[in-house]
Amino acid sequence: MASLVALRRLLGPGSSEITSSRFHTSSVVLAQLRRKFKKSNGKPSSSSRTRLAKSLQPTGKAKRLGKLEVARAPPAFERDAVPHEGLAPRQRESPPRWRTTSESRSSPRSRSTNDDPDAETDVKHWAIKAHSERVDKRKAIARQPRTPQANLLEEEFDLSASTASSSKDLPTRFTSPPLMPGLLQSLRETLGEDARPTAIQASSMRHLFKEPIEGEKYKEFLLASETGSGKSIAYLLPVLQDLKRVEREQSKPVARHSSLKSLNPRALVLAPTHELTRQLASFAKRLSHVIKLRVMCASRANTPSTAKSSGTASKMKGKFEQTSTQNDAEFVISKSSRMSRPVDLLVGTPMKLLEMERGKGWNWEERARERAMKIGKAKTEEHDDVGEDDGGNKEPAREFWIDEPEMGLQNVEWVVVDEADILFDPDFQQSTLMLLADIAAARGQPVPVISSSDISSTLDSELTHASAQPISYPFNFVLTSATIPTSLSTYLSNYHPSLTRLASPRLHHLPQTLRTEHTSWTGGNKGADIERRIRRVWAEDALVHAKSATGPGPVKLSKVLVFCNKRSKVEQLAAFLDGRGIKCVALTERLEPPP
Ligand SMILES: Nc1ncnc2c1ncn2[C@@H]1O[C@H](COP(=O)(O)OP(=O)(O)OP(=O)(O)O)[C@@H](O)[C@H]1O
Repeated sequence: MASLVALRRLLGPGSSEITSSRFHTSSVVLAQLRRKFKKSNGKPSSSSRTRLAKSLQPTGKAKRLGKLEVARAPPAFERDAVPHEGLAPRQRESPPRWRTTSESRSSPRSRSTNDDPDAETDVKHWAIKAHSERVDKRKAIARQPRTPQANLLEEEFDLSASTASSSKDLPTRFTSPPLMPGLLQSLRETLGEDARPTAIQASSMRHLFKEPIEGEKYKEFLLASETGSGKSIAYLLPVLQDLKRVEREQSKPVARHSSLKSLNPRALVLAPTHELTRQLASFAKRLSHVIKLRVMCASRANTPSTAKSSGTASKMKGKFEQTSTQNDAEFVISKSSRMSRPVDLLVGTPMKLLEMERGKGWNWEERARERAMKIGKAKTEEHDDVGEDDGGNKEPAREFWIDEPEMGLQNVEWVVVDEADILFDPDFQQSTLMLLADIAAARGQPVPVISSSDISSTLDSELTHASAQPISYPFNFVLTSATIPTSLSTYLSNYHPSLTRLASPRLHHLPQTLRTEHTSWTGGNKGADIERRIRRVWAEDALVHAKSATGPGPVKLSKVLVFCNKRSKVEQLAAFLDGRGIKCVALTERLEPPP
C-alpha cells in the first residue's frame, strides 16, 4: 500500500542514495515523502540514520514473556513487479528494443542522434572510451593492497539467511474455517480464486484467529514483513472477523453509546498519511462488503496544493491519486455522515483521530506557540517587521476555540498501528501514544502516559530498561511494519514484553530486483556527486547498448530515483540537475494539482 513511503524507508531516512533499478518514472525523481506533522519545540527532528534491529528476538523481560515466530512457508505469491520500462539487471544482455523517440537526446552530454549517424557513432565511441577508462581504473585499484572494508548495507539490512526458529505447518490456502464464509468470499473476489496466503498472512491465520487463551483478554501482536507482502490483509482479516463475531454474539446490534458523539468505532487503524488511510479504508471496505461491516476513513479528500506548475509533476501526481480519489471518495467521512452512521472500523492518522476525539482546536496552545516561534524565526532571518503593522503595533491576538468532540472511544476493541516504525518514530510518537492513552482512559482503564523523553531515555541501550513499566492496553493491539528499527524493537521489549512478534523470513532482506549502492560524498557539492553517479549509470547503459546494438537506435537510459531527507533538498537538487541538463521531476507534498 505504502510503496512510496516504504521505498523511502528502505533506503534510509538520512541518506541521499541512487538506485539504478528501473522504476517507471518519467525522469529523475527527487522525493521527500515523510509527512512532518510535528517538530518538537519548533526544531527539526533528528535526521540521524535509523538502525534496523538485526534480531527480532525480544530482550529483557520480554525474553521470558514475549515470543518470536518466523514463518517458514515461502511466500506463495510474487509481488507485482514494480512497473518499469527499463531492463532488469539480469536481462541486460538481451537484444535492445529499437526506438525512434526523442529519448536519446538526454543521453550523456549528447546531441540529438535521431537523424545523425555520426552522432550515433560518437555516443558509441564515447561509451567505449568511458568503459576502458573505468576498466583501467579498476585494474589500478585491484593492484593496490586491500584494506578490509565494512559492508555499509550490513548496517541497515540483514543480508544473511534467516536463522531464527520457524513455525511449521502454516496454512497454505485461505479456507473457511478459520475464515468466516462471507470474508472468504470477499477475499477471493479481491485476490482471485487461487490466491494463496503470503508468509505473514499464513502466520496471522495461525495465531490471530485463535480463541483467546485462559486469562488472556486482549491480543498483542507485531506483524513484521517486507513491503508489499500483504500485511494489510494479515491484520484486516482477523479484525473484521472478530468484529462480526462479536456483533453476531450479541442478540441485538452492538451497543453504540448514544451520547452526543454518535461515532463510536469498534476498531481503529492508524496510518501515517491521509493517502494511505484512504487506500486502507478502500481495501477494508472491499473485504467487508459481504459480511456487511461499516468501514470509514477519517481523512478528507486531497486538497490541491499551491506549488508552481510543471506539466510532468502534474501528470505524476494525477497518476498517484487516480485510484484513491475516484474509488475512495464514498468512504471518506463527511460531517453529516459522522453524525448519522455508526461505524465499525475507522481508518485515520493519529492527529486526525485525536482531533475528532478531543475536538478540533484541542491543541491550539501548542500550535500558537509553534506559530509564534515561526514568526520569531522569520523576523530574525529577514530582519523584518513580521507581525507588526505600519505603526509598529503588535499583531492582534488571534482567537482560538475548541470544537465539540465528534467521536467516542469507549467501544474500541482493536487498534492497529500500520507502519509502526513511522508512527513510533519521534515525529509521530507523541500523537500515537496520546491517542492510545485516550482510548485506554475512555475504556475505563487508564494507563500511564509515556512521553517521548521516557522512551528516548530507555533507548540508550538495546537492553530492557529497569525503569520502564510495561503497559497493558485494554484492547487488542496490533502493530505492522516492513522495517523494525532498533528503537522500535527496544520500545516493544520495554513496554510490551508479552507481545508476540510474527515475522516473515524475508524481513530486512533487500528485494532481489533492487540494486542499491552507497555513493560516497567527495566533500564538495553533493549535487555534483549525484550528477556524476547518474551519468555513470547512463554511461553503462550506453556501453551495454554499444556492445549489443546491431543497428542504429537510441540508447535506452535507466530511470533513476533519488531520495532526499528534506523537501528543501529535493527542490535544490532538482534545480541543480535541471540546470545541468538532466530532466527531472521534484516530487514533494507541495505538488500542484493536475491541469
Ligand atoms: N495473498 C495474496 N495474493 C495475491 N495478492 C496479494 C496477496 N496479499 C496481498 N496481495 C496484494 O499485494 C499488494 C500489497 O499488499 P499490501 O499493501 O497489504 O502490502 P503491505 O505489506 O501492507 O505493504 P506496505 O509495507 O508497503 O504497506 C496489494 O495489492 C494486495 O492486494
